[in-house]
Amino acid sequence: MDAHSTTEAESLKLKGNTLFGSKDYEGAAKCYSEAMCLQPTEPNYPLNRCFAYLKMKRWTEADQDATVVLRLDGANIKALYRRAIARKEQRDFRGARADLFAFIDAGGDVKVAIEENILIATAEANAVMRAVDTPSCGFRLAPSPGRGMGVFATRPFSRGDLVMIESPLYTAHGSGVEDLATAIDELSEEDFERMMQLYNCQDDDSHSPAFGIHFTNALGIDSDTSVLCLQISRINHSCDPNLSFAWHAESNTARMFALRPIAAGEELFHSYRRLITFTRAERHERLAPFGFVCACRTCALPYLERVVSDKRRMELSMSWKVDQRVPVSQPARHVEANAQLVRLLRTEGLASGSDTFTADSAVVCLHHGDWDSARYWTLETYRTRVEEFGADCYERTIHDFMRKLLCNPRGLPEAGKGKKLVFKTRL
Ligand SMILES: C[S@@+](CC[C@H](N)C(=O)[O-])C[C@H]1O[C@@H](n2cnc3c(N)ncnc32)[C@H](O)[C@@H]1O
Repeated sequence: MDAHSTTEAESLKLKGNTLFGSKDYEGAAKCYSEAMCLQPTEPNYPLNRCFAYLKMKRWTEADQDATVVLRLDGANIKALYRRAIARKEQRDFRGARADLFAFIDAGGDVKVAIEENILIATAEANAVMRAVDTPSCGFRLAPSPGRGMGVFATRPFSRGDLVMIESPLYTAHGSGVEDLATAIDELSEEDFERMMQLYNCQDDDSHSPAFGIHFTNALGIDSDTSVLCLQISRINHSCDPNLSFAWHAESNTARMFALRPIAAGEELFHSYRRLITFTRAERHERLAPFGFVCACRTCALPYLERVVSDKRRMELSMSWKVDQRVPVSQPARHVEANAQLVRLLRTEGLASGSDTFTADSAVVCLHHGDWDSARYWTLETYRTRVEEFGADCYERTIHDFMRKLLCNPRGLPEAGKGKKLVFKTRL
């Protein structure tokens, strides 16, 4: 590049910036285009043009310009952020999320990423909600051999994609028969009829059919609250699920996220009663009232492999009870033990639940003033929760403590209170 074209390109950029400042985005984009012709390897010109395109809502061109920048400068945080916005607007929510995580990894402001991630999650929820009962809906209800009706993917999904979203037909507060009767009594005749179409695994004379249907299909939100959703109710159980269920209290919706890649045509499963860490015998005992014997991949393992699987799941189940883990008086061993449990989950093929262990490690590292390790484990936790519960899930992903842990960990009361340590463990 000769000095003349460099100067000319720079003055075009400055002219573009002035036009941008006066909101003439079209004129600004033209100047940046000319500068790009003179200096095609300079990332700032497509970066600026990308911004002008974002202002003009020309999302595809903005996306392309950000991609050009990232080809020249792979960790350009402004390009990652701008492309995330362009992708969100084009409904490439998966791509937008990936850009935001790359933005964080490249040193971008976590607070900014959290807020943008929430906007992406909201846009995705709206898009999935609008798609229900249209050809772009990603699932369909169909018979599932040996399991009655089931729900099947109609297109591929990746981990973290929102597959289903649904407002419940009713919410039952309290676990008594009267609480349930109150909720059902409030249904319109039409909704009651729709509810009565659902499967009833207690189809004997000992209960009112509505109670049997509630038992068969309702999802527990907490120990005292359950909801009934018409479409989600058709999802069958697996001890090796490909979906994670999350309740979004703010919008009163039940959501199902893909836990792993799902191919078009694959059946969708979630784990009833969060049974994944029980042994096969325990799972089958708890599933017996639903009137089926689970024959999922894990339940169908040959005897010796099943024994190993049971052992892993038992260990995980014990470890979720904090007091059973390596005591925090041995912090390095504690963090290593947590990492081992995450590895154990993966070996068992389970794609959920690691956040309990990573969040715990984040707090231990924070306590001992190892900011890099605390950041590493916090981001692991955040990423997992975004994928399994959604970026806008206040209860799991962005509650106050989590936000502080992500944005201002040193401001937390426990930060640096313990003996200064450096933790080597990583996944
Ligand atoms: C919430 S409903 C699921 C949808 C149901 N298959 C239907 O036809 O509407 C629960 C019932 O589905 C059946 N089911 C669920 N998971 C199953 C599985 N893994 N194997 C066999 N049956 C299953 C059982 O009859 C269970 O009581």
